Amino acid sequence: MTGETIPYIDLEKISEQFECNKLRNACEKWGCFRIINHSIPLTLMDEMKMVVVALHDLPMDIKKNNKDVIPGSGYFGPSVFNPLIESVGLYDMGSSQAIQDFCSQLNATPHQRQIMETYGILDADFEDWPCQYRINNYNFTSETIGSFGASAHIDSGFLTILQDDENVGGLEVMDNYGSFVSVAPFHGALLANLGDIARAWSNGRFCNVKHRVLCKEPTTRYSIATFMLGPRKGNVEAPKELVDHDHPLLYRPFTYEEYRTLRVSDNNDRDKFLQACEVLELLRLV
Ligand SMILES: O=C(O)CCC(=O)C(=O)O
Ligand SMILES: [Fe+2]
Repeated sequence: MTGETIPYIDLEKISEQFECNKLRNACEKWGCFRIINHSIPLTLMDEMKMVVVALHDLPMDIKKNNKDVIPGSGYFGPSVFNPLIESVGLYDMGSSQAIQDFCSQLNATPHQRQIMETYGILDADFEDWPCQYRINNYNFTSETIGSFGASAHIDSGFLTILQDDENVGGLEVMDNYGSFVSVAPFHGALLANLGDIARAWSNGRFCNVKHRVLCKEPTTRYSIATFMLGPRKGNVEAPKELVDHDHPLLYRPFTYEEYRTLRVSDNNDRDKFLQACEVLELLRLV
């Protein structure tokens, strides 16, 4: 253990050079940082949490109505490798039809729908990138302490914004030295994780952080992940400013869909999908 904790980025100061350098360093060294002083009201985060609890209180039969839109986007339940996690998902938050389908599959009330839409609007507009929501529920008991709620994995997209549980810890991220570091709960803060697309786009400069969730206490843990995946159209390709003699192009240009197909076909079930995988190696040039 190195004893280091993950960086904090203050969004109110992001126009200042110091904070900007901290952000860049966090992306390069950690691929992960806490976001404080963001513009999402605490009341909205708390209301969203209540919606999440209510949706997970639904009978499993109803949750199973939440079907995949793209592979792996819908409901998945406890499995052999990840027996403690259950999750519903929405792809993509920018489509009112997709929200409509999600809400009717889960019998969401107009109020719940409104909360989800308000929560989603804050990020669904980014460069017309599709955003995927995953609403996770970890069923932790005294018997499961020490086992994994989510096995170690790297997210596929560019950026994941996570509202992790404000009370229940267990999330761990891998540091520069290969040790897992706990992320302490922080009510009102968000967590940003960079995934494989960020690593490819940055020509290998940004870290695609490996992370996992460990059961530490016998209580239900909830989290809401917003995955900003990748461009809907066009290639993921490093900008020319990031490619030079000392930094040759590491990955061939590819579409997010191509990446996703590789990841899903290489990992033909959910358990494998959640594990760290080496799809980027298949796209590597040097
Ligand atoms: O539950 C968490 O805190 C992490 C969830 C996660 O890593 C994911 O959904 O990809
Ligand atoms: Fe993740």
